[in-house]
Amino acid sequence: MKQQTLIPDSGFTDHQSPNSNPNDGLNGGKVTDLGNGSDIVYFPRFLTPEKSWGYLHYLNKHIPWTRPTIRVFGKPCVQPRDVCYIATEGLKELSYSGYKPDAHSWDDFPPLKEILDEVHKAFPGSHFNSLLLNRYNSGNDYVGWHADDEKLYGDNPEIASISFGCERDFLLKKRSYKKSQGEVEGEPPSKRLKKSNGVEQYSFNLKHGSLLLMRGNTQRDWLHSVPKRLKAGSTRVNLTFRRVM
Ligand SMILES: O=C(O)CCC(=O)C(=O)O
Ligand SMILES: [Fe+2]
Repeated sequence: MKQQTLIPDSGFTDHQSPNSNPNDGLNGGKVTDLGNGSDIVYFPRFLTPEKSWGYLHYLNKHIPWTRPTIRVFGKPCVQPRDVCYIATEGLKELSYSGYKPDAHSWDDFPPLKEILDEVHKAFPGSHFNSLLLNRYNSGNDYVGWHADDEKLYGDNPEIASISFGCERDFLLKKRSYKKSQGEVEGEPPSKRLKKSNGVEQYSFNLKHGSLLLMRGNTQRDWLHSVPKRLKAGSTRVNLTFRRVM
């Protein structure tokens, strides 16, 4: 049985979207069922390209980006991308890899509030209250395999990820301690790869203005990454909206 999630499938699937074309997902979300109550909904054109360029320029210029030192297996490591954290006042503090980012206020960044409103409108019933921003200045910047499974997000966190600028690959692979959950039905809008080592992996090429939603058991059962791509020549900014419980 499919796990119940906060955000329903309805409203943004192709067949219900007024301008939808079943082939390109225009204005529509395509669901990729990862099995066992995990799925991804991908909206290639969540925001128009024009609006998205405006946001990219704004974020590049006005966000107080930092490149903190975190700890990986106990060793200090400079994070291989710029980051910033925005959160509603009074929430539990975020801490990952030995790093506690300062929480900036939504009020200082009106365009981010505007995007948050768009996300809430698109997903009635959602209550995102924090945002982790990432900036990849070149194809050398990346995020390694991880899951956003910190306790403060609860058991089945829904994470809405919006991308601006340079297209990059977003990969998902099943956590290795989990057994394969069997076949996935239908044609996903992503490349489904079965690696020679038997690891099931998915790849989404995240477009300028796109939104990718991870939900259900995705953080429990899957890892995701944005690997280095030496041919990626320009800046990409990514916003991940989360709900601290
Ligand atoms: O840049 C992305 O698309 C993913 C970022 C991410 O996984 C994170 O911030 O946790
Ligand atoms: Fe993540």
